[in-house]
Amino acid sequence: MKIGFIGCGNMATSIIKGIIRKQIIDAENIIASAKTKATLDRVQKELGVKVSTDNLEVTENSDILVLAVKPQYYPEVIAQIKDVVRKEQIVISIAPGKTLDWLQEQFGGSVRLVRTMPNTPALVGEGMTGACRNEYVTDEDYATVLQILGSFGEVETIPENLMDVCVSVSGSSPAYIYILIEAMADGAVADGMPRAQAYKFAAQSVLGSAKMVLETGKHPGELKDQVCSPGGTTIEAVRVLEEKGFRSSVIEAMKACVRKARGI
Ligand SMILES: NC(=O)C1=CN([C@@H]2O[C@H](COP(=O)(O)OP(=O)(O)OC[C@H]3O[C@@H](n4cnc5c(N)ncnc54)[C@H](O)[C@@H]3O)[C@@H](O)[C@H]2O)C=CC1
Ligand SMILES: O=C(O)[C@@H]1CCC=N1
Repeated sequence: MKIGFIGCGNMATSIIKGIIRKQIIDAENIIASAKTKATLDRVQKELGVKVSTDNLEVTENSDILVLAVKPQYYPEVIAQIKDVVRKEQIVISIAPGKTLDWLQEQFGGSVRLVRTMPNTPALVGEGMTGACRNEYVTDEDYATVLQILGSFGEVETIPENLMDVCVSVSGSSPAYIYILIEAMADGAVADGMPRAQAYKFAAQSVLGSAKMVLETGKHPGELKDQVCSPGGTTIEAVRVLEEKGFRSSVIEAMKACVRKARGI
């Protein structure tokens, strides 16, 4: 099984590291392209994979091809490779807003397409990826793709009409959490904790809270109530968060994200 990446930036790097870490595909069976030699040198040094500036070479030397360029470059990249994509090849999209129908139209034929929305925690094997496929992808092919996507975290098949929501809730959400961690650290620094220590305390608390949700299966509200001692410190913080519109700011930000993914 050979996998190719057209473009090897933040997302492709995260995915490749996850795949290699879980030994799903050896580095020698991974090829990536980039526009600049500097990027190619970084990728080869950092990831140990084959590299090329030629997208056609990447396409011709892969069984599974990941389009890992920014959405605005999808038309030019697909136009460049569509005549060398083979019938049995699987093409994986990781871009927001590019529907299976749109991709099919760009390729101009019955290409085996899997549309996904991963996220960068793939780098540490804790990604969350939403996926869906078109009618040309066989069950066997899709099982292979899900195994690859599962090598860098969790993967779930979702209906395509939820892919834009997948962008807001997992594709983009690491950025929201990084802002939260940064703000928590600033709050700790404001009251005297050294910054490096503040980042660790903040990040580990976010990690632990997330694991509590995932591993206890309890409602986040119930878990929040377990922290809020009557008349205690936590409920004071929660009161201010509610007063400042914490929840609605998250919801509204996610709705803006979905609108952007939908091109609205
Ligand atoms: N960064 C993230 O957290 C996530 C990104 N994505 C999607 O993944 C895709 C890539 O995003 P990033 O990795 O963040 O972008 P990036 O900008 O870090 O990487 C894209 C790479 O593609 C290269 N490139 C551009 N045109 C090219 C071409 N014609 N041929 C070969 N390489 C070319 C660029 O030089 C760059 O190195 C985008 O569609 C993005 O929406 C999806 C989920 C999460
Ligand atoms: O910001 C973006 O457009 C990409 C897609 C999801 C995360 N990053």
